[in-house]
Order: sequence, then C-alpha cells, then structure tokens
Amino acid sequence: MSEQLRQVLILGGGSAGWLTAGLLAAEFKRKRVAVEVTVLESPDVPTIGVGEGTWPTMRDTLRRIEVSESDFIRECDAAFKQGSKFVGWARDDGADAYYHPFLLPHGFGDAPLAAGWLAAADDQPFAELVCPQPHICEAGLAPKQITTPEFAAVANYAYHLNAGKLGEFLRRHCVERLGVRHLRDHMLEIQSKDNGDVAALVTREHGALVADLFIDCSGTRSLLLGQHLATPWVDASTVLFNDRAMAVQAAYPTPEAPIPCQTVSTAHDSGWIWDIALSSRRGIGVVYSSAHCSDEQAEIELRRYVQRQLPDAEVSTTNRIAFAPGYRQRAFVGNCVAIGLAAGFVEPLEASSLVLVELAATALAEQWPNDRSEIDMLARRFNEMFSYRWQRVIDFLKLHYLLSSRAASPYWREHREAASVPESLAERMRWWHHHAPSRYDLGRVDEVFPSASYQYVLYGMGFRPCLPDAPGGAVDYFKQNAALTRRLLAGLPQHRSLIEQIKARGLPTD
Ligand SMILES: Cc1cc2nc3c(=O)[nH]c(=O)nc-3n(C[C@H](O)[C@H](O)[C@H](O)COP(=O)(O)OP(=O)(O)OC[C@H]3O[C@@H](n4cnc5c(N)ncnc54)[C@H](O)[C@@H]3O)c2cc1C
Repeated sequence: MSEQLRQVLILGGGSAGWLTAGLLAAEFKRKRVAVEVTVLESPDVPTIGVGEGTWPTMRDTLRRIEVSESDFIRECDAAFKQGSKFVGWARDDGADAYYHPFLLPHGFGDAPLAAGWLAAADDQPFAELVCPQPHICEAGLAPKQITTPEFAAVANYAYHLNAGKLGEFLRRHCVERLGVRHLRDHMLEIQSKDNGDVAALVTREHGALVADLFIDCSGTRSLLLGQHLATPWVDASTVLFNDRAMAVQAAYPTPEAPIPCQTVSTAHDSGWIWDIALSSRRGIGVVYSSAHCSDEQAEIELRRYVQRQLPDAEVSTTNRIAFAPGYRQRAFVGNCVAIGLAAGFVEPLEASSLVLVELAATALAEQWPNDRSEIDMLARRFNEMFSYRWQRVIDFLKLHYLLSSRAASPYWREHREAASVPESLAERMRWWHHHAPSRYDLGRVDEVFPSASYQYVLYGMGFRPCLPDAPGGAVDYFKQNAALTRRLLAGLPQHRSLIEQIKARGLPTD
C-alpha cells in the first residue's frame, strides 16, 4: 500500500528553514496538494546572523513564495545588488579591481567577445567592454526604475538584505499566508524506525513530532544528517583555506550617503573583506584562514578597512564565526534531507550559499514524491545533482585565488600550489588557454555559476588566453554595449533615491 507524504517537518528557523518552508508551502498551495509544513525552531539556539548577499535567483524565489517585493525591501532593509567588485585580488599592491556583474556579456554566445577584447588591445577591462553594469555600479545607479514592476529588471539584479529581518519577514508570511505551522521549541532527541528512517523529533515542550519527511535546516550542527545519520563529510579545506570570519555593522555617515549597488570584496594578506550595503547600514566582514592569520590580525584588517571606508562611523561589536569548509557527500538519506548550512558551506565568496538553499528547496518542491516509495529515487537524483553543484562552486571559488599574482604572503602562494587545485578545474584551465569558457564547459540546467561568470573572473583577474578565433562581429557588440550603457546611465535613478521611492510608494505589481 502506498504511504502518501502528508507531513513535512523542517528543523531550524534560519534563512534556510524559512526559505524552504515558503517554497514548499507555496508550491503545495499552487498544486492543491494537502501537505502540512511545520517549522521547529529552538528558542535557545540563535541563527547564524550573517548571509546578506544573494544571487539573482532570489527574485524568482521571493516571487514564488508570493511576497511583495516592495514589502520585502521595506521590511528587510534590502537594497539592490548588481554583482561583485573585486579589489586587490590580482596584485600585492592592491591597486587592481574588476567586476563580476550579473548581466551576461552583450552578444554572449553570438560573437567571439573574448577574441574581440584581446584584439582591441586598448586595456579596457573585459567586463566594461561587454557589459553596462560595471558603469551603472560605478555611477551609483539602481538596476530599475520606479515604474518597473516588482521583480522585473532593467539590468539583472539580486539583493543585499538583513538576514535576521529576512527570517522574521518570511516567518510572518509563511504562517499568516501559507498556513505553515511554527513551533518554538528545542529538539532533544531523534526517534528512528526499523528501516533507519527518522520517525519523530522529540521536543522539550511538544513531545514527539512525527512526520513523513524531515528537512534538516539546523545549521552547522547538522543534527539529522551529520550527527544522527553520520553521512560522510567532504572536506574542502585543502582547496579553499578560509575557516573564520568576523562581521561588524557600520552606520552610513549621513542619511543621504550613496548606497553601493554591488558587493565589494577586497583581498588582504590572508583572506578578503566583504562590504555589503543595505538600505540602513553596511555589513562588513573579514574572512580568513586560521592557519595563516591570527584572530587579532584579522580584526586589525577589518578595523583598518572600516576606518578607511567609513571614517568615524558608528560600528557594532564584532560577531566571530568559525566554519569548516566542506559539504555532506549525500544530503538526502532515507526520509531526511539537509538544506542550508546543515548540508555544507565553503565560504561566503560570491554568495553561493543561499542560492543552493533556493535550488535545493525548489527541486524538492517541484519533484515532491507521491509516496514513500519514490523518496529513494528522488534522493539519488538530488544527491547526484548537489554533489555536482558543490564541486562546481568549489572550482569557481578556487578560480579567484588560483589566478592571483599576489606573492607576498604564504596564503596566496599556497592557493596556487598544484596539489590544492581540483583536477576538474585544472583541466578546464588548460582548455581555457585556447578557448573562451562556453556552455560546453558547464552543461547542466541551473548552473550556479554559468560560463559567463568564468569569463568575467578569468579576464578580470588578468588571464590572457591565446584564442584562435577572429574577432568577427564582436566589435559591433562592443559598440552596441557602449550605446546601451549611455542610455542606461541617462535613464536609471540613483540607487538610494529608488529605495526611498519604493519605501514611500511601492513598485507596480504587474
Ligand atoms: C561568515 C559567513 C558569511 C556568509 N555570507 C553569505 C552571503 O553573503 N550570502 C549567502 O548566500 N550566504 C552567506 N552565508 C551563508 C548563510 O549565512 C547561510 O546559508 C544562511 O544563513 C542559512 O543558514 P541556516 O538557516 O542553514 O542556519 P542557521 O541560521 O544557523 O539556523 C539554524 C536553525 O536551527 C535551529 N536549531 C538548531 N538546533 C536546534 C534544536 N536542537 N532544536 C530546534 N532547532 C534547532 C536554530 O534555532 C536555528 O533556527 C554566510 C555564512 C557565513 C558563515
């Protein structure tokens, strides 16, 4: 007899728990499937409190969850993000900078843009030649106008947001609009069935909570997949060395100060510093490797950066975070699936964590099993897909370190040692000496980082391939990009001004 899945229990009420609850409940509502979604969140264990930069997928995620973009911007102190600016990653003197924007290069796939850029030989950075977004960001402009409907873009965008407020915002929406049940209680132990499936989570106040499927969003503790089921851990620390972070919040100098529309990632001797501009404040943090840098030195780097960028700013106390870079070899075992930090985390570079949450929860919602007999099939597909995704994320992040010429500190030199480079990346690097990254390099649906992202980072970091193609029609696309850039610079509002207008009037909803 088939056992239909009627109850799903999500352990954890951080960003992963609530995004997952929202995506599942909204999909069940659309499909008229009667599945009860419960979120169990401990009053004793705080959420991690960071994770403020997103990927453009977040627009589709919020739209699917059926929230209003204007409300989200108001309530989560959100601002727009059009990509990342990398400062000082290529050279020891720190004077280099390049953009990884969210818009694809203009003419991508239609003309040999990289060959055209090399032939132009006028020192213009690749991203600036092929994409308007670096120019839009440098001018402090927003990616849309007040007349652009919610979630629609003039220039592709993601968000910077307050992680604590996002959880609160999603909780309210999920409970009030999507019928999600919320329990604030601490899980004490896990009960199992004879076949190894989880039967129930035993809580302090509500006793044993049974469900058909359990989602582990318990953060780095990974209580179900890691501790209870002991699924193997894939250690990524030999490839990506960072394992510590410290974060502060800094006030804008004046209420009118511009809001940067990109994440700024600035390299230091043993890691890098993120600078994420919300509408209400900047979130700034240092990421580093404890094997290469003491906590004291990292804090000095962080304070020095804040002092340089925002002299005299009011700065919060420091939030210190330790993490182990890696991921669960299988995130879906029996009737348990891990999403978010419980499934893994490598480091915050390029904001790859929340996007994996969105992809995992969407994959689960869209392929919801009809009964228990389908779970094992789904688990195999899910594990194969996410193992691939983790490997691609690790390769892409490693690329940022591999291409650096920084040589003054062991951290950067060791990042280039062959033993630390995954063979999958080393092989692609050999290929990219004579070919521009293309869809043939990364062929899956929903690649987290598409081949355009590799072009932006490779060429931004100073990698100069020897491409056999003639520049062909690339020059026409460069001219079109320049014309498009002029039009956008003339037509887009200042970022802060748009945020203020949205707060006052809201965006159109169709
Ligand atoms: C330094 C740093 C910077 C980051 N920056 C980014 C970024 O810019 N962009 C990005 O996409 N991601 C980023 N991330 C990752 C991002 O923070 C996480 O993906 C996101 O916050 C999701 O966390 P989570 O919900 O999995 O875990 P958590 O926020 O840790 O939530 C865990 C939940 O589990 C609950 N819980 C734990 N134990 C129990 C128990 N016994 N009973 C009941 N409940 C329990 C807790 O109460 C909590 O609600 C960053 C991570 C770090 C470490």
